[in-house]
Amino acid sequence: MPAGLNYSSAFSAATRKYFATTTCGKQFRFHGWQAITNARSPYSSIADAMLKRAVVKSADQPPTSRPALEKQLFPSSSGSQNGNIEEGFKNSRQPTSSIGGFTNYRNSANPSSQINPKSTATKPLRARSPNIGQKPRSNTASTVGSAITKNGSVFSRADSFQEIQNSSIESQDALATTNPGIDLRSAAPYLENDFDDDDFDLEFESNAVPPMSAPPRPVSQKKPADSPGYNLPQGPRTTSRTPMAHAPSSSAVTWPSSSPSHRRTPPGVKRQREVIQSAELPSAGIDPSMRPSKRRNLPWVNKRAEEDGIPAGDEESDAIVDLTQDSSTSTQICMHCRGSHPSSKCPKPSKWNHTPKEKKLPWNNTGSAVREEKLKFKEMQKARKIDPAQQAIINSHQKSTMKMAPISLSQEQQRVLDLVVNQSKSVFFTGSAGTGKSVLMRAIIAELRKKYRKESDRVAVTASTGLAACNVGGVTLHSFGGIGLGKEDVPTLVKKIRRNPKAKNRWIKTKILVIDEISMVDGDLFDKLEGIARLMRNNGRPFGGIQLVITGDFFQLPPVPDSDNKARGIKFAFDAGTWSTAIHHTIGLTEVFRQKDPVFANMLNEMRLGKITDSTVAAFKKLNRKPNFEDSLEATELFPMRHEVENSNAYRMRSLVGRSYRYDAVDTGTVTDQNMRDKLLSNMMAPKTIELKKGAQVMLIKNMDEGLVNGSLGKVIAFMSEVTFEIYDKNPELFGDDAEPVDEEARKATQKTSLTAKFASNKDANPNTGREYPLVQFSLADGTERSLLVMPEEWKIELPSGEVQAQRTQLPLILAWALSIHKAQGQTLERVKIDLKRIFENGQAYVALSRAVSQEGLEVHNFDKSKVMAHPRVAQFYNSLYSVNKAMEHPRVTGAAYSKPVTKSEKPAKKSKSNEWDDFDADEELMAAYG
Ligand SMILES: Nc1ncnc2c1ncn2[C@@H]1O[C@H](COP(=O)(O)OP(=O)(O)OP(=O)(O)O)[C@@H](O)[C@H]1O
Repeated sequence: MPAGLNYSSAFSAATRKYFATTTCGKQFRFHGWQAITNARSPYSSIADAMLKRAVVKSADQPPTSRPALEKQLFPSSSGSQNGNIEEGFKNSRQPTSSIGGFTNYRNSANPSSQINPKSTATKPLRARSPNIGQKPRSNTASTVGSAITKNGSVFSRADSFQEIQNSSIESQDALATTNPGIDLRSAAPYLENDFDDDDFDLEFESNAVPPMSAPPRPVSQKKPADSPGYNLPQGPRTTSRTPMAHAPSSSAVTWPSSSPSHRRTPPGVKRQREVIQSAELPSAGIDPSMRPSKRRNLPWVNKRAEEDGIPAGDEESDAIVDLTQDSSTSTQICMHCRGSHPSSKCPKPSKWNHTPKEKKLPWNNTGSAVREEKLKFKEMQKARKIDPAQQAIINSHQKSTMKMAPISLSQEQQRVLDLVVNQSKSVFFTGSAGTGKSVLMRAIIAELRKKYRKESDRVAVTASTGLAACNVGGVTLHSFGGIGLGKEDVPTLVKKIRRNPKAKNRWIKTKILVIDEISMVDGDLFDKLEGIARLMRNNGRPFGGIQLVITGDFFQLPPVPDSDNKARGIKFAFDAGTWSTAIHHTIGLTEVFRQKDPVFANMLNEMRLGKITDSTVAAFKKLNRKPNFEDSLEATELFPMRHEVENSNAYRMRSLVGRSYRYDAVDTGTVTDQNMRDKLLSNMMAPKTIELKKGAQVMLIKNMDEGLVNGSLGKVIAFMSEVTFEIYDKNPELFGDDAEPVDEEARKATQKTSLTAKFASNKDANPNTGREYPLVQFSLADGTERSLLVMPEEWKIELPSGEVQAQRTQLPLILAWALSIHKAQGQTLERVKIDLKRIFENGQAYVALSRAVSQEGLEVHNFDKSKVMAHPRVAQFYNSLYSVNKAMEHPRVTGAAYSKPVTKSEKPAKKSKSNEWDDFDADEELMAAYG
């Protein structure tokens, strides 16, 4: 059938919703009711005109194919490099350009193109639409853009890996907020995920109130991460569901998380609109060869009709019209059964997989029937109308649906992941700052959790400090082990653990132990844990047979020696007697992602190794100047001591005039002892209390989307409620640069709309309580600015069993004029200031300076070679590292095939099973029985 037009469609389109089916099975739905209001008779003429227009348009506009979005994000990073860190260190003075094609994920052309449609993570923050509030500041974007293609590695390598596997993580997952209660998603009649069809891509649905000028925007699936009792100035928020959760299915709540490109009207839909408009034209010049296509009775159409209270199969009521996108598709729709095949090839009716509907053609309708239909349609629309306040809430939620684009792992990262997840090796992977250790670790955790999704307590995620544990969604090693401060000897600690059923169970159940930021784990503690593991599991293998996944960089912050061991000096985890037996592979990651400039990356690497050349000293000394930023944001100053940070931030706050807004965290969790919980939460990035004023410099401490990430710097420009933010967002002309109404008239208009919205809404269902949150203008890495109404988020300290020991709900912001080096570890910062005069510890200077992404954003005072200290034992240890390639060639290079006997004194009363390490599961069963 030419042009894909259906006469029946043409008629029905004039009164109801439409479906369009593309060749690849994509569905577009929209309302075409405007056409009927303007349509002139006769219907056949309308249809004919539409048909004609459709022919013309489809000839004019060949279907566009969607680009492979994932290819735009992370082209392969380092196909031709080896992973030999030794080599890398040797070559560290010769900057190379070996990372061709590396793309910074922050600058990806289509940032949200890899949104995981199945993710239910909620972002309660109100990100202004990506198209709003983005003011190109300068041409820095292009500088960054060009820089990203440069080599990020300081090492030259041969091909590290033979094959590339696809592996990616959603950074978002690790950071997702899980706030039950509101599920706006349920208001949607159906979601993209409800369909098996992988190609299903878009769906349009009009706003309930015509005329529709633009397709509706995405809607978040959950309410903001506000818990009941959240102690903010305006009182607690409710967690009840919004009315939209029960709204009629045709409410403007259709778009699941979707790429911004989805907000553009697809070409096919444009054509269809034009077809409808052409119904006004006289029917001259119609190609007589055109025949109406048949409507397909799609399963979801029936479902939708049912939800709308329309009898399924009632064509009169369900008003679904096939508008095919191009002629090639339309010719495939069968006249008889409406299957996707030519009519001539239609099988016998007995083989049809659905009941064909009664053929209803527009010219069969009488005038009164049409009027009746129109009336029905109007009533339906009326019933579906939602009040403006609800719409505002929906819109505000829509703004928060931006998701993190997944990061594609590099080849060497992927290879490590494979060693851990598929080959179950005990691995220690390390690398200089910015080589993606944290990213890889999050990917590994995600994969392991997927692998053990039915036995979540098999994977224990831990870190050396509370802060590091929070970053990976785990607990501290001490907490996991149930060892308290862990000062006692192994037998005493084992007794202690046996008295604690939860801790005992953890030791028995754990199959994989993840340890992040190993550089701060004391060597003695590592040995003790190893001994405990063997005893608790009654298994003589290293770590009692537990697979270890460890990461960190020993050139960064060392363990804090406790008062008893001060004389002993630092004992690193690699100094532990059991280190080499417990780990199968020690791997150095070589590709630097944080610093795109290889010269800068090399300067940092020299510093890391403590082998700093004169030219590097000179280059660092040149950074003793004030960088010229084009906005009012200053570099974050890093201090070694916490009190220095507090003093600096407090001083800057005091210098600001205006009202101060205080936001107290809401802390919950299974640990009910207040002191204990406070202690657990004390190391969290999110502060217990944050006081803000207009003009305060703040840092985002959670990833919001691909642009607004952990470490983004911004300034508070206003405090406003969600409703006011909606007005601000939609009517920027009413507000000045300071986010205040431009004049009295604008102020009145804003107030009136806010009040109407507040009172018109259902109090229980409307989360807009009028509470004011900070509106922050962030400066993004690409040189643009974005405003965000920052709402509370959640952080958890979670045991492997899923038990949430402690949880904090707080704004994801910290004051950012100053930051401690300890808190900065793991961060990526655009602007950093450091005075090396204050440095007193190995690794501190390296951690501080290596937070910066570029020399342009780094300000260094009092650079002194002697302050840039690397511990000699650390340097020696790193000389022994080898590449992933080597690890693959020699499966057990560091001697993991080792079964350490349980010593007599350590031996538990029950029979030892130290020689049964091949029969892991049987071993575990026995252990469980033993426990
Ligand atoms: N495969 C990748 N593709 C793109 N960007 C990446 C990749 N891996 C890491 N990055 C980016 O590089 C930066 C540094 O990553 P990450 O924090 O994981 O490094 P790190 O080795 O843990 O650093 P540090 O030791 O300083 O904590 C981050 O901005 C991260 O998003």
